[in-house]
Amino acid sequence: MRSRVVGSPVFAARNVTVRFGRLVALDGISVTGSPGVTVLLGPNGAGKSTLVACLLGDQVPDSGEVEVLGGRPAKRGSPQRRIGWLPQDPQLPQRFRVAEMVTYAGWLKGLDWSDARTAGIAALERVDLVDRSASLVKELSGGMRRRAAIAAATVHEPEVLLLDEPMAGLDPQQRIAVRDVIARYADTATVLMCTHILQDVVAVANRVVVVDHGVVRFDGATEAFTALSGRTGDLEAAYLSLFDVRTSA
Ligand SMILES: Nc1ncnc2c1ncn2[C@@H]1O[C@H](COP(=O)(O)OP(=O)(O)OP(=O)(O)O)[C@@H](O)[C@H]1O
Repeated sequence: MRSRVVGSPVFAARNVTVRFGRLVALDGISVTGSPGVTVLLGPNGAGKSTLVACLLGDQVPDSGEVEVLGGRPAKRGSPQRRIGWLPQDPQLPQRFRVAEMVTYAGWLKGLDWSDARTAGIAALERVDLVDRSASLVKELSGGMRRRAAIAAATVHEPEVLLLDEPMAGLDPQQRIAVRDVIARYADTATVLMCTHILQDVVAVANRVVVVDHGVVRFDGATEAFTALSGRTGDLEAAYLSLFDVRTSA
C-alpha cells in the first residue's frame, strides 16, 4: 500500500516564480497534484517543463515553495526514488538491449541489479514490449522507443510520475496504447502529464490545469474543462479562448 497523507496534495507548487534573466517563465504559479492524472496544457513556452523541472528539483524557484511527497524536491536521495520522469525528448542509450536499458534505469533509481531485472520485465509488460526485450534500443520504432522510455520511467514503480509530452509523435494507435498505460498506472499513482493533445486530455485526465505565460488560466476537473465548450462542443475553440482572458477560471 502506498503511503499517502489523506487530504494533502501529493505535490504542490505554491506561488512559484522562476526567471531566466529578464524572462519570467513561472509567475507566482500555484499548482497541486493528487492521485490520478493531472494534465498540464498550455502553448509552447507557457512554462510547463519549467514547472516539471521545479518538481524534480532540477530547477530552484526564485521564490515560492515546492513540495513533493511531503518534502522538498531533491536532485538525489530517497524522494527521487519515489518519482519517475519521462522527459520531452528521452535520450535512451541506443546500443543497449531494451531489457538492459530498463534494468539499468531501475538500478540508477536504487534497486539492486537482480530486483531491477525483475522489475524491468514487469515494466516492459506494462508497455507491451516484452517481446522486444532482446532488441537493441536503436532497432525500435519511434513509438516503441517512447513506450520503452515509459518502462524506464516507471521501473521503480514511482508514486509520482511526471510525463513531458508522452504522446508526441505517436500515431493514433500508439497514442491510445500509451494513454491506456498511463491511465492504468494512475490507478495507484499521481501522474502529471504535459501535452498539447486535447483528445488525450478528455480520455485520460481527472484534472486539467492550463498554463500560459507562467500563470494558471484554468484549473478544474476534466468535466469542468470540457463544459467550457458549451453547446458548440468545440473544445479547441474553448481552450483557445482561455488565452484571451487574463484571469484564471
Ligand atoms: N534554461 C533556460 N534558460 C533560459 N530560458 C529558458 C530555459 N528553460 C526555459 N526557458 C524559457 O522559459 C519559458 C518556458 O519554457 P518551458 O520549456 O517551461 O515551456 P513549455 O510550456 O514546456 O513549452 P513547450 O510546450 O514548447 O515544451 C520559455 O520562454 C523558454 O524559452
